[in-house]
Amino acid sequence: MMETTFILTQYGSLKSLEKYCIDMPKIEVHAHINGSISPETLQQLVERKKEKKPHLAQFIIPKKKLDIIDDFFPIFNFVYQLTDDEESIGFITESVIQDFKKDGVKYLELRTTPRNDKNGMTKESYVCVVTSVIQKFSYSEHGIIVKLILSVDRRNTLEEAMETVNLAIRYKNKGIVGVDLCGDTSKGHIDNVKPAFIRAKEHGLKVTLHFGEVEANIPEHASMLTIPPDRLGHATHLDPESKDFIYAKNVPIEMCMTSNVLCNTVKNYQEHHLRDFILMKYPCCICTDDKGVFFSDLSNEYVIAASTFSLNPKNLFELSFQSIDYIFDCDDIKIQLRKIWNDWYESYNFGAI
Ligand SMILES: CNc1ncnc2c1ncn2[C@@H]1O[C@H](COP(=O)(O)O)[C@@H](O)[C@H]1O
Ligand SMILES: [Zn+2]
Repeated sequence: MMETTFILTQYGSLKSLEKYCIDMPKIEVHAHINGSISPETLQQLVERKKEKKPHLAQFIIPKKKLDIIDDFFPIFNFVYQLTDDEESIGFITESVIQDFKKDGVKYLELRTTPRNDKNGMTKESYVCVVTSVIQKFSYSEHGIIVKLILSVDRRNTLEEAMETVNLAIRYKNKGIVGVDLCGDTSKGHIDNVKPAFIRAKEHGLKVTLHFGEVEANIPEHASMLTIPPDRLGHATHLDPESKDFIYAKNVPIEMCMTSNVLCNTVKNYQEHHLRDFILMKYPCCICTDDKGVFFSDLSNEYVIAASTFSLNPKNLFELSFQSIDYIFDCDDIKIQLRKIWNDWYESYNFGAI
């Protein structure tokens, strides 16, 4: 009730809050490509594959809150059967970029885990396709800048992690800005793959890690922080030592509210740790994680933040604006983005909301 009153006084209606959140320029830095496929694109993939793979003919991603995060990862056993060749990887990359663009994202850092497939796709051909698609987009022509982070899966051996990092190094001049550690929180350990992240940093790549998404990963934190990471994903469960380290270094945090609530790693939106970070004015950016699995695009995450934490239009703009500081791209791009944001803010018709 209180939230509704707040929306009415600040934005006029829920519709105008939604419009504001789409119109406002935004940064997205935590979006997994295979988790960001829209239901329409997924349906097109099913149509393309259903003759060869009839068991996938009825495949849809169910809209529901999970009991535990462990139920999330098996979804990709199905999605990956639909994205098992270079053509489908190129297709989903392009479609995901178009979705973010329509939603008002001006700078996008996608991330993805390079994969081999028995039909001939190699990790290198995978990276080749994704980088060639992202490079087609420019701000002057398309109104969006797109960069790439390569993900190491927690289940990887050191050899596999090194292969991914070596690809990131080789394709650095084709839009790759960093590497990530992601995947099933119950599998693997940072120490198995840590030398690969250290190598990435030595080669000028940035590092982001899924961090404290579940409490059981806390014993890995001390080792993770010595890399040291340039950003952290989630940071839901923080032990006192990592809190001290992170706060002292101001390591920016990628906040994925709907992902956390639907995977049940956070009870509800009201109790989401974004609240504390906003109050502390701590560096953080609002992100989607997997908009195709959680059915929430970036503008909707801003709508949820505004209505849950009573953020007015200026507060939302400031959150979006500060995210520019935390991107992995260079300072020239940050300067270019700040100008785009400021121009938008000056010309926006606030009287209409
Ligand atoms: C919900 N929170 C999460 N926590 C950890 N890893 C996640 C994740 N969401 C997605 N992924 C990782 O991203 C892969 C899919 O995209 P790509 O094939 O890389 O494009 C998943 O297999 C998982 O490893
Ligand atoms: Zn993630």
